[in-house]
Amino acid sequence: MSEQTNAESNPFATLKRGLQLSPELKRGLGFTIFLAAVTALGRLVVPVSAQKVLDNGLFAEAGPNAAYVITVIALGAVVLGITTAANFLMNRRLFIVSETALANLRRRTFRHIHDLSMLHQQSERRGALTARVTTDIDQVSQFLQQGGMVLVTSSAQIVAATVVMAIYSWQLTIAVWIVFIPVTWLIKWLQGHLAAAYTNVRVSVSKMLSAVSESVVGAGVVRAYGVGARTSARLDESIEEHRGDQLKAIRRSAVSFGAGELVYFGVNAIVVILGAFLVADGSMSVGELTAFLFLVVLFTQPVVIGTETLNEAQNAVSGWRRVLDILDTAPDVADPKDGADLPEGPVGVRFEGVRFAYPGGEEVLHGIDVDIAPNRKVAVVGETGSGKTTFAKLLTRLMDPTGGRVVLGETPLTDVKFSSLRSRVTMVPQEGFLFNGTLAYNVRFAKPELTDAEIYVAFSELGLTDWVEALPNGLETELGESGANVSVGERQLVSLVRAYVSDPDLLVLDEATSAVDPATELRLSSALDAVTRGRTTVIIAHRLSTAETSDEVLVFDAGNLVQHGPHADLVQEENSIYAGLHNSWIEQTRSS
Ligand SMILES: Nc1ncnc2c1ncn2[C@@H]1O[C@H](COP(=O)(O)OP(=O)(O)OP(=O)(O)O)[C@@H](O)[C@H]1O
Repeated sequence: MSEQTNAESNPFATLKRGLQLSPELKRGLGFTIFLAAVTALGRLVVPVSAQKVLDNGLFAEAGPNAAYVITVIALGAVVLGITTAANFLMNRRLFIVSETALANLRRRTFRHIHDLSMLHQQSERRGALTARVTTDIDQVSQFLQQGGMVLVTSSAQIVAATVVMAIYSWQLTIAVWIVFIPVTWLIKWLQGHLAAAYTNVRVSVSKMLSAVSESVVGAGVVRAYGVGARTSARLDESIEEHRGDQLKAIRRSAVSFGAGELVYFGVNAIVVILGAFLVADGSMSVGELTAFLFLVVLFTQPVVIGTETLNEAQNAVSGWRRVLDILDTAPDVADPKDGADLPEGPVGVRFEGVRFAYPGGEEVLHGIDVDIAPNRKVAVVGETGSGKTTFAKLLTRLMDPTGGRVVLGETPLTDVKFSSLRSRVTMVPQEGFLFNGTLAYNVRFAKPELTDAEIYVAFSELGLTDWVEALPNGLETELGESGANVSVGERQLVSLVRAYVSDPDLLVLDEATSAVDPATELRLSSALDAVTRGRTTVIIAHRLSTAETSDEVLVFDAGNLVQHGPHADLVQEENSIYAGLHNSWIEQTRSS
C-alpha cells in the first residue's frame, strides 16, 4: 500500500513499480542502452570525417592527399553502416520487449478488473476501467517505443556533440550553450502552451460531436417540440467554439515552429560569424568550423525533440500510474487459498445474521437469518429498495457481508473456491448481457463445447422450439449489439437457456420487470418452470404469479426479512406486508 502512495506522488516511484510489475521491460535493457549509445556516438562520424577530410586531406600542409581522403570516407561509411544497424536493432528490441510487456500488462489489468468486486466496478465508471486497459496502456507503449530511447539517445548525443565541439573550439561551444539554455526553457514553455491549446481543441471537438450526434439522433424529438432553432443555435455555438480553439492552436503552433526555426538559424549565424573570426586569427581551421556547423545540428535536434518527448513522458507516467492504481487495489472479494469445492447436487443456503452496507452508505440489510433447503424454489419479494438484489448479490458472492456469514451446503461461502462457485452457482440478472453474435454463440458462452444439436435439445426441453424456429436464421440468427435485434423478454429467454445449459446447483434469478408481450410472458414462465426443476432456485420475483408457484416466499421490507413461508400461508396473515403486496397486485392485474 505504501508503494501505491509513493507511486502517486513521485514519477520515479511509478516507474519503479511499473518495472516491478512488468519485469519483461528490464530484459536485455543494458544491451539496448548500449545500442542507443552506439547510435548517438555513430552520428558524430559525419562531422569528424568532414573535418579530417578538409584539414588533413584536401587542405593538408603538404598538398591534397587523395589516399587519406578515400580512407577516411571508407572508414566513415563503415561506421555509418554500424550505426544504422545498431539503430535498427535497438528499435526492434524496443518494439518487441515493450509490446510483449504491455500485452501482459493489459491481460493482467483486465483480469484484475474482473477480480475486483461488483462494488468497485460500480464505483469506478466502466468506461474509465476500459480506458485503463486501452488508452492508458497505449500512452505508455507510445512513450516506450518512441520517446524512451529518444531521451537516452538525445542526452548521449547532446553530451557527445558538446565534447567534440569543445575540442574544436571551447569559445564557440560556450556561445552555443549561452544561447541554448534560455532557448530550451522558451521552447518548453511554448510547447506547454501548445499542448494546452490542443487539449482545448480535443474538448471542443467532443462537445461539437456530441451536439451534432444529439441533434441527428434526437431529430424526431427536436421536430416534435419545434425546437429546431434552439438546437441549431447550440450547434452553431459549438462549431464556432471549435473554430476559435483550432485557430488559437494553429497560431501557437506557428509561433512555436517559427521560434524554433529562428533560434536554429540564429545559432548557425552566430557560429558562422564568430567562427569566421576564429578561423581568420588561426585559432580554428576551416575543417573544424565545418564540423562545428554539423555538430550544432546534432546538438539542437535533440533539444527540440527532447522537450517534446518530456511532455509525452509526463502523459505516459500518469497513464502508467492509473494502471498501477488499479493493479494495486486489492480485490475485496478474494478467491480463498486452499478453498473447498461445493459438494455435488442441489445445495442448501443459510444466512446467519447477515448485515450489509454499501461503501460509505447506511446499512441496507440488518441481520438476515434464513435457511433454504436444497432443491427448493424460493421467491424473494418486497418493495423497491427493500434489499432483494443486495440479498442475491451476497448469495452469489458478488460481494461479502459486512456482518454475519453466508453458508452454502455446510461450507462458508468465503471458503468456496471461485472455480467451484462460478460453475455451480449461476446468477441471471434482469438484463442478462448478450454478446454481439448469433443465438448459438450466446448460449454456448456458458459451455463452449455444446454442439448445435445439444443446444436444440436445451431449447426443446424448455419448450422453446417454436420460438427458435420462428427466428429468421434459427440458431444462427444474429442478436446484434447487446441483443438489440430481439425484445427484452426474448433477451431474458436467451439468458435462461444460457443458465440452463450451464446446469448450476444453485440458480439465482432476477425476474425482468419490463412489460413483456403475452406470448413471450407465457414462454418465459414455462421455461422458468423447466429451468428450476432439480436445483435450488432463488428468484427475485417482480410478478406475484411467480411467488404463487414457488415452494416458499421470502418477504423483505426496509432491509429486514419480515415474512417467510409458502404463499398460501403468508397471504392469510392479515395486515402483513405480503398480504398488502398481494392485494395491490390483484387490483393492478384486474385493472389492466
Ligand atoms: N451500488 C449501491 N451503492 C449504494 N447503495 C446501493 C447500491 N445498490 C443498492 N443500494 C441501496 O441499497 C438498498 C437496497 O437496494 P436493493 O437494490 O437491494 O433493493 P431491491 O429490493 O433489489 O430494489 P429493486 O426492486 O428496485 O431492485 C437501497 O436503499 C438502495 O438505494
